[in-house]
Amino acid sequence: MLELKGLTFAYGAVKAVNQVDLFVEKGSIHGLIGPNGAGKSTCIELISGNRKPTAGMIVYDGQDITAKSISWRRHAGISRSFQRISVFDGLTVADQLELAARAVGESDLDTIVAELDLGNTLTEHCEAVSYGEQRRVDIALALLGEPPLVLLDEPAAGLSRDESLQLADHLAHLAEERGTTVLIVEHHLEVVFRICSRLSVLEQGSVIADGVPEEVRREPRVMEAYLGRAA
Ligand SMILES: Nc1ncnc2c1ncn2[C@@H]1O[C@H](COP(=O)(O)OP(=O)(O)OP(=O)(O)O)[C@@H](O)[C@H]1O
Repeated sequence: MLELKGLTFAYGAVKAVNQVDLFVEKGSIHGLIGPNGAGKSTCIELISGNRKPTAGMIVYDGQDITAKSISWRRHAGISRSFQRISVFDGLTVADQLELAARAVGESDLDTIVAELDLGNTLTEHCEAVSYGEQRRVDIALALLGEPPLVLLDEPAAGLSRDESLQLADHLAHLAEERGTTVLIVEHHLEVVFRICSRLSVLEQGSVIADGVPEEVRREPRVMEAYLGRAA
């Protein structure tokens, strides 16, 4: 579904992403984890097309998309969350979701609203709903139109443990129902271990471990770099 080959990106002298190889299997929820500054968000920006790599290749559905624009990638079905839920002031959640659904030809908005428990927020203005609800609207927007690949950068940031786990379950359920492949950057390790079928661990721009969660959890280098400290 998605393959990164030798992907590299530098901000000036800082090599944020260094020769990253990564394979995201179709239909999986793949976690990209690692300590602060490891290069996770930069990877998401490279895949979505917001930044261009200095070296390496991005292959999506068998096609080299490294030089493709953001809008090309969006049309090809690569969607991402934005952590902002309305581009127009004064819209209600329903307005925002319906507008976006129409734009991408989503026919099953009701299921997304129900699964993400957004029914009670529909008549509220986007800026008036709670932070947790905003996070869920953001995910709803990313899932509209049944994109084959959804990139989520810290969807549970700022949520309580219970809210995070609930969000993870809703997300996993929707992804499975709709056959969506998800690449998720997330600091809440409980969320990651609950829903991800594969994990890649970045440290200082390089992949230091890759595999099923139980394998990755046992890697001494991962424990040292990240899990050990968090556990
Ligand atoms: N706009 C920028 N300009 C310069 N350096 C940047 C910029 N954005 C990120 N960096 C640097 O690139 C490296 C990777 O950052 P990135 O945000 O991709 O890591 P991350 O793993 O997502 O971190 P976090 O978990 O803290 O969000 C870090 O050293 C960071 O300081």
